[in-house]
Amino acid sequence: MLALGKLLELTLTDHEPAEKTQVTPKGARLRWLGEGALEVRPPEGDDSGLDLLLSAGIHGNETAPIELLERLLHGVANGKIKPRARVMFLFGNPAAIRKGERFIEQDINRLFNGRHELSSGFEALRAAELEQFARVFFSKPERTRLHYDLHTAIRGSKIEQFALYPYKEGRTHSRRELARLAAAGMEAVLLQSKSSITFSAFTYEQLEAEAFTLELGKARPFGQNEGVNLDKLEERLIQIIEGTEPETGDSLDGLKLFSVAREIIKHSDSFHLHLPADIENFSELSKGYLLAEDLAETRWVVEEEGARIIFPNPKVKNGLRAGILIVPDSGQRLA
Ligand SMILES: O=C(O)CCC(=O)N[C@@H](CCC(=O)O)C(=O)O
Ligand SMILES: [Zn+2]
Repeated sequence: MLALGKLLELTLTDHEPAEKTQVTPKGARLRWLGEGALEVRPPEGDDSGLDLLLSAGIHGNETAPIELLERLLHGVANGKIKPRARVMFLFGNPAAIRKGERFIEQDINRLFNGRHELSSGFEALRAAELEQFARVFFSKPERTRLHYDLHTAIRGSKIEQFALYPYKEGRTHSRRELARLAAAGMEAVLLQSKSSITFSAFTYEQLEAEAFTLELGKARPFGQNEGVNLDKLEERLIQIIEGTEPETGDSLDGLKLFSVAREIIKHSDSFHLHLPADIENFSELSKGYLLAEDLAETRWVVEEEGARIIFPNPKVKNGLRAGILIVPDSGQRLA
């Protein structure tokens, strides 16, 4: 296989390839752009007009999506996958991936949309670099822009695979993109209702891409991901890359929709989350339940009908979200 097909190996060993550009026997061009970043260009004349950014390893211990991107890139490099889209493969936090940790100094997925400028250190620099990779990749006019940022979650989940759809004032969530996600095996989508500081929020809000965070199961070390079934997603991504995707139509095919009721923000070291340590994502919480307390007698009490919790994490830094309270959404505002 072409040396550049081994982007993960290059990234894990912190190696810069001697040859920065290579061409597959089928005429696709692979170009190493920097640590953990590689662009695939389809052969001349085969281009479908789609620019697809696939990122994983924004959190270094979320290995199933990294392994998925590795399989896709191997497929391109050995000619089994024939790209008709321009694709960028990005491993988000190489130093954290090498250590098998979520992050080194701070959560990189809270440093986008300008936040890295207010911070310093390793992850802040990398977030700026990731924004620049994405900005350059999505700079070509009149092309379709799509970004999937692939993750796995800290805890188990009542709904195993789901997407988070960022928000931008004046932009409507696309029913067609949701149908595509359902076909890719996603069981639920959380429709965000305010601007955010994650990687997918950056490409959605600033680069006009359709962009999603995909949560694909529980985070495990490399080689221990047999419990995470990515077959449907992998099949769909290959179809998107090859330009052979079947029409999805408008049917959301049993896809559950949720919207954010409230983000639980941890303000101080006195923050206390009243949930069992092993609670699963999408667990229901009844009205009146005292969810969290913080200093100055701040109390988070569930007021919403049908409320559920995702990503509860009392260990986050002060000022960051320690959980999201979500409610079912009717999908009435979809375009
Ligand atoms: O399991 C958890 O608590 C976090 C899993 C994770 O990394 N989720 C992403 C979601 C990003 C988004 O809100 O779009 C994150 O927290 O960064
Ligand atoms: Zn993650």
